[in-house]
Amino acid sequence: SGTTRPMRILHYVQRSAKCGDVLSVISAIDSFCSKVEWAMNVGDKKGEILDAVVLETRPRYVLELGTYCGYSTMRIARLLPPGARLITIEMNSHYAQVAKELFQHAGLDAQDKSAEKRPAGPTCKVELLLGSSSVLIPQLKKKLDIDKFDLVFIDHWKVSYLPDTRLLEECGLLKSGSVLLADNVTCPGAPDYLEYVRNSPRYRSQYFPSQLEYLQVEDGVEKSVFLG
Ligand SMILES: Oc1cc(-c2ccc(F)cc2)cc2nccnc12
Ligand SMILES: [Mg+2]
Repeated sequence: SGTTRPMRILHYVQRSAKCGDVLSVISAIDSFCSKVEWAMNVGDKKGEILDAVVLETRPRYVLELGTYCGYSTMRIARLLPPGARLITIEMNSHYAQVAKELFQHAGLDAQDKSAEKRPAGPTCKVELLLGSSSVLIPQLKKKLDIDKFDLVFIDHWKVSYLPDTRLLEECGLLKSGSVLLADNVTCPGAPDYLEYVRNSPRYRSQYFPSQLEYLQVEDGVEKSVFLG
């Protein structure tokens, strides 16, 4: 029955953003979602907090849980130096497909790692994995030769925030100083995750109040530094 919201975002970007210009793709998505149709991108306000944390962390290995259309993937990737690796996990194949096409429009060297025919090792900055985070996280070390992540952006299903964080710990994917940044800790909310990172002696946690993307509703992001 016609188009999906991610397809409408993609078509708007293809029509109005400059090819190869990741900033114009980011701002085209923001203008579509502010003026035409809301969508669950981290958005421009919380996006500035994300930018600041990326710049402060200077990460070499980044994991994103929840790609959606790739808006935050592009916000992060544009701030990473060559040689850095950004792994983004999406379980919805339609979202992943749209994200790939947006990365292409933005000129981001991105690879669909779930494709069979892929060159060994990282040939590009963004590696998009299709599947469930709980299944893929335990495979990252072996399949992608990743040791530890410097930054994890958590922005998928709120009920998965805590179990996936525990999984990252158990799989030895966090080191002392690793930064977790979680979207939507106020709206829709991730109360069990917040309780954990704010009370565990293994984290130093800080809340950054903001607003839900494109709306005047309170939301915020939680930055939690793993202490090892
Ligand atoms: O940023 C977000 C916002 C919302 C969301 C949906 C409906 C509302 F009414 C309010 C907020 C859902 C999300 N799911 C996954 C990742 N990010 C999300
Ligand atoms: Mg979100």
